[in-house]
Amino acid sequence: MTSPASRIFCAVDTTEIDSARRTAAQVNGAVGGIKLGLEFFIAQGPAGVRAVIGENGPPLFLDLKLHDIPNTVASGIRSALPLKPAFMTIHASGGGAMMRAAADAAAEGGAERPKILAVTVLTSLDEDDLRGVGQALPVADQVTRLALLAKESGVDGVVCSPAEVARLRAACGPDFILMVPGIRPVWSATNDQKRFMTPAEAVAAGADHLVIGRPITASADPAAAARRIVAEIEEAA
Ligand SMILES: O=C(O)c1cc(=O)[nH]c(=O)n1[C@@H]1O[C@H](COP(=O)(O)O)[C@@H](O)[C@H]1O
Repeated sequence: MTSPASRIFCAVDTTEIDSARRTAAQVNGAVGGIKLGLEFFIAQGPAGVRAVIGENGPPLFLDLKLHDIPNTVASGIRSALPLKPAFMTIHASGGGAMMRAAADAAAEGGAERPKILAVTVLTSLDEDDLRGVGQALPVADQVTRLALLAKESGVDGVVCSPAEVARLRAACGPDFILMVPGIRPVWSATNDQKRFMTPAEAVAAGADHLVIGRPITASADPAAAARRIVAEIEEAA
């Protein structure tokens, strides 16, 4: 069985190498891996990623949320292969051909290939926001439609909000990876997240992995915050 700690990717959202290294060191062993995203990658590039993760570091979730024409997204994935990320993200709304191209490019990494996850509807969006961009579907329907398209297109899983986990687990089967941000323990601030749940609720609903940033990184003691989250998941199991 997957241990609760190994399910957690700590979102290290910073532009600074020193700060990222410090957080990664603090949570080492208390979480399953480190997520580095756009703000870090744009500021520090591949060398910065290597400086944080090192040769035998924790599993890397490289969250660049690629969204472009298929050829460009495939090249972007290929360019990241030397960093050996465990997971990378693309936007499902880029379409089936784009997702297929990303999956094919990732396969070139062989046994160490990154698993490709498609972002469905961002957890910072609610129905009003979707209407604002011309989407009439309820959020859950839009997420399900994108997840099924992602599965058909050969990607490994999706990023979705906790609110959609149970529905996607039923629709996409047991092997489709559900990576779930929008996680808020009852004792932490909600910040800009709109569709969120506690860590234990998300795991009970069927999440494979949890992406947790500020509840851990903004804590005075990140390792203690991560351990508290793990304990809450274990107690609820
Ligand atoms: O792809 C993601 O990881 C992601 C997708 C999404 O819909 N919502 C979302 O919050 N995220 C990421 O998950 C992390 C959440 O961080 P916290 O809100 O600080 O826990 C951030 O790094 C976001 O970029």
